[in-house]
Formats: sequence, structure tokens, C-alpha cells
Amino acid sequence: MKNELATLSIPMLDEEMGQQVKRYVDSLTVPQGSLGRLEELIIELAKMTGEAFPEVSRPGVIVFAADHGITDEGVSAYPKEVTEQMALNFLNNGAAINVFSRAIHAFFDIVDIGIDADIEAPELTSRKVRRGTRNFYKEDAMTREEVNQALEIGYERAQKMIEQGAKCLILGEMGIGNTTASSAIISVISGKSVESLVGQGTGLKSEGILHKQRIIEEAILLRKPIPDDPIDILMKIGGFEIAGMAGAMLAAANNRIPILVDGFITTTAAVIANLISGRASDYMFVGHQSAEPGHKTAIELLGKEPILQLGMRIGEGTGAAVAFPILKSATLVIKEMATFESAGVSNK
Ligand SMILES: Cc1cc2ncn([C@H]3O[C@H](COP(=O)(O)O)[C@@H](O)[C@H]3O)c2cc1C
Ligand SMILES: O=C(O)c1cccnc1
Repeated sequence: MKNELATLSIPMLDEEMGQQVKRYVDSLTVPQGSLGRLEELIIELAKMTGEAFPEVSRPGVIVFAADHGITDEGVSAYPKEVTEQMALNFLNNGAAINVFSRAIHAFFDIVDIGIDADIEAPELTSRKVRRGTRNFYKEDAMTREEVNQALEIGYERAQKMIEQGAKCLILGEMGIGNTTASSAIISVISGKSVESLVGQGTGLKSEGILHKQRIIEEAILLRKPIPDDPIDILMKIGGFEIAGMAGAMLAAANNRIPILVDGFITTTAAVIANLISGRASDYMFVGHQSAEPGHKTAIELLGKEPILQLGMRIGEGTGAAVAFPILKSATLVIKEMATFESAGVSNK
């Protein structure tokens, strides 16, 4: 494994800065505590960044795209070709994440980390580990080397975006079949039944969900992933984009860059990142809770509260990008508001 990941030592949160910013928030011209959750967000940001006036702009969005061999078992409502087609859509600025990324003036990077197609496009970051994972109903999804390679690619892309100036990182994914891999991973880590976690993904009907559940249950019995070994889990039932996002999150945490986590698949990557390095989740916010049933459990494993509940179930990083203006608003409060003293407003 590359140096950064092997020797990773994520910094501790700056609790003192958190206290200092809390006192400052109390001096702003609002009734004490009236900013509600925004107050918590700003204090968290202060602890993460160690800054009295944390910045989250410009954010960076990195979308990792890859295919899944498990789609051979008929676990998605859409064909796997959609992964490649959507990657091209991202490059043509026509996808939902393009719209939301533009709205928040984000840096944008789309990474082919394992699409099962050869794509010639100069704007695509080509880092294909392999043309899709292997079908984990029949064999391990990846080799250990492939897992490490995908983690490193994620780490490298995030590092690059941070060097470009990104102050907050949003990870997104595109990979037909990836709610199957995510449901399997969250079931293994949480110990909860597949039945309680599995959902429609792109839009399976009840019979399809039942089939998906059975495939996942049998695959877990066959592959026997080790619940507290994130590399073993990725190797046996993971995905290239999930490993890539986990690696990117580790880079962000290591650089004290706040991470805004998106939906079920992204949160699964966050849980994996946190198993690799226990302090990773200190640097995470969860942007929204998606309609996919397993997302609630994944968020609980991180010990977080989602910012939004909009019933979205897309992925791509969309829910996080939509939540970003709320995080940004929190930073503006302390940057731009007057204090009781500076404005000459009577305090109680
Ligand atoms: C047109 C289209 C755009 C998407 N954008 C994200 N996803 C989402 O759906 C997929 C996961 O669902 P499942 O496990 O059921 O295949 C992922 O690619 C995820 O990013 C999409 C899916 C489709 C069809
Ligand atoms: O929660 C998500 O990110 C999600 C849910 C369903 C399908 N694709 C993504």
C-alpha cells in the first residue's frame, strides 16, 4: 500500500477552537441558541479545520464510476451499460450532479475507476483498475491488490483536488449494481439482516427486491467477509468506486478538509473509511438521508445526523451537493454577522 495510506495518522479535532468559536457564536446578535443546528455545524467545522472562521468554498466534487459483476444476477432495474452512458452524461454536463455542482461552484472531477467499457474522452480521468468487479455471487469481487489500488486512486484524486484549492469534499458515485454491494457491506458490518437493509435501488419492484435480498444473503454466506476487516470486505463484496470514495475521504480527513457525505453508497464508503482509520468520521457531515432503507443504519454506524431528508435516492453526490449551501450558510454566520458589542445591541 502507498505510503500515505499505510502510515495514515489523521489529526485529532481541535476541541479548543471549537470552544472558542462556541463563545463567539454566543456573542452574535441572535437570541442565544437560536441558530439551532447551524450552530453545531459551525462548531464542528471549527474543530475540523482548526480555523476560527472556517471556509468551505470552493467545494470539490469527485464522482467515481465503476461496474459490478454482480449485475449478472439481475439485481438492478437498469442494465449495466447505464454506468458508461451516465459517465458520458456527466462529461456533457447533463446529469443531476452537474446541475448541483454548478449551483455551488464546485471543482468537478469524474473518474473512471472501473467502468466495463473503453471510453475515449479527454475530460474523463482514466484510472480504470479493471473492467468491472467480478461477480461476488461466484467469486471475490476484487483481489487485495485491486482494493489497494482503488483506495490509492481515491486518495490521489482527493489530494489533487485539495491542492487545487477545494475546502470541502463531496464524493459521488455511478455504478449500476452498487446498492447491492452496499447492502451486503452494511449487513456484514452492522450485523443486521439483509432483509431490513435492502431496497429498490434504481427502482426494483417487490419481487425484484426479494431476489436481490436472496442473492446478497447467499453471497455473504459464500464469501464470508470478516466484519471488522474493511479490506477483506471490499475484496470479497465491494466495488471499485466504493473503495475509491473511501480513499478520497481518508485523504480529506488527513488534510483536515470537511467531507460532506451523500447517500447510501457514499455512506457505505464512509463506514469503510472509518474502519480503516477510526478518526475519519470526525471530518464528516452527512448531507442527507436517502430513501434507500439501509442508509439509516449506515448513518448510525457513522454516529451522524443527516442534514436533510428529501426522499432523494440518486447518489452521484447529489444530496450532499444540495446540502452544501446549509454548511456554507453556517460559515457565513460567523464571518459576516455583527456581535452584540459591535452592533451596540443590548444583551440579556
Ligand atoms: C439513469 C441513472 C442515473 C443514476 N445516477 C445515479 N444512479 C444510482 O443508481 C445506481 C444504483 O442503483 P442499483 O443498485 O439499483 O443499480 C448507481 O449507479 C447510483 O449512482 C443512477 C441510476 C440510473 C439508472
Ligand atoms: O442513496 C443513494 O445514494 C442511492 C439510492 C438508490 C440508488 N442510487 C443511490
